[in-house]
Amino acid sequence: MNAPIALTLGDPAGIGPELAALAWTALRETGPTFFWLGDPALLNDAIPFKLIEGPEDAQDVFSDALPVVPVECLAPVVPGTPDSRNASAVIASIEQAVRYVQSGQAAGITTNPIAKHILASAGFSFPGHTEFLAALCHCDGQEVMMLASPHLRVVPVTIHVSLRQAIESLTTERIVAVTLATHKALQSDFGITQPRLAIAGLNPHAGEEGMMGTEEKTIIGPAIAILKSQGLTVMGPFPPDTMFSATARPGYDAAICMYHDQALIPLKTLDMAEGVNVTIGLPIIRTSPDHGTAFDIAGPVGRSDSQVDPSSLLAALRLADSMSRHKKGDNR
Ligand SMILES: NC(=O)c1ccc[n+]([C@@H]2O[C@H](COP(=O)([O-])OP(=O)(O)OC[C@H]3O[C@@H](n4cnc5c(N)ncnc54)[C@H](O)[C@@H]3O)[C@@H](O)[C@H]2O)c1
Ligand SMILES: N[C@H](C(=O)O)[C@H](O)COP(=O)(O)O
Repeated sequence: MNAPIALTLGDPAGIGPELAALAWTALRETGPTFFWLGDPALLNDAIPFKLIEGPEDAQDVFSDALPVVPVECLAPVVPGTPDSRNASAVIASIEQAVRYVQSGQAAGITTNPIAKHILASAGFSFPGHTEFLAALCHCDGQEVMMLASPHLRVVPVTIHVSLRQAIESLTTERIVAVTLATHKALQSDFGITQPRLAIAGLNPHAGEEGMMGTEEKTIIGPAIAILKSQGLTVMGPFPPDTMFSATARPGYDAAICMYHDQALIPLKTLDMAEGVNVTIGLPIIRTSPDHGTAFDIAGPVGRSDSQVDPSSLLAALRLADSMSRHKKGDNR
């Protein structure tokens, strides 16, 4: 039996509480089993829930009720209106989920969306979950963001920085490290024996032989040479405008991209509903839906006119479960 997945609170004024309820309704009969580290008051008694002492109790109750490890919000929660006074609950939920995975009580963590600027206004110093989780695992700098969907996997080499900073911080060493981490994760967590990795250029036409930029020759090309010398199947640098086409995508298992939006725009355009954000390079499994807090459509749990689509969260929970089984060599 696989351990349950820990689902975090997310921003309580976003769609996280509703997603937790919708996901439990969708998965209660089939699994994977998960429990929510959240405030039960937000469930409005719209679904059955049961407070549990810890993850080991989740399996027994899952088919009858959403298992909840209580995390109390300090300020009143108004859907659509985030409140930085609830940042401590948001952060505590993530920290507790990580502890459960580190102790082996949970198989992985799936995070509900947070609003980065709300946490920042409460003093939180990380730009997102990805960097915070690396710090909690004492792996700062080793975190790698992958977005995975049925049609595409993408990995940005630089993550939550301005475009200017992304270009300035691009190095051969970082491209090599991110590509090696991706190669390893595709083997251990996704069951791909010989991963094929496509490396994106940075500039239009991948620099057009230096006429439109030189990073392909000075930074990206040398990284590809190092990776090939280590036996990896890497290709590129490819012109970024064509490498995500339907004919190009079957040629690789993941695209290594130079900055956040080069990676995330094609994936979210192709597969917003089923895209999953995965943090690799850490000793724990972490997945997340590919969307944010969606404050514009947040409302009370259980309302009949909800527009919230739980598909991406369902994909994230299923992927966390499948990755943990691959890790254990049990990929049934
Ligand atoms: N994993 C995360 O924690 C994460 C990921 C992305 C964005 N964010 C945060 O979310 C906040 C809002 O970001 P944004 O507005 O750019 O993106 P968003 O994904 O929250 O919303 C974009 C649009 O998609 C819609 N949408 C999103 N999820 C949906 C769902 N499940 N069902 C139906 N419609 C859905 C929204 O209503 C909105 O119209 C920001 O503060 C950002 O930092 C967090
Ligand atoms: N960059 C992600 C996205 O746009 O989907 C998102 O901001 C999530 O980041 P974290 O997982 O680091 O919170």
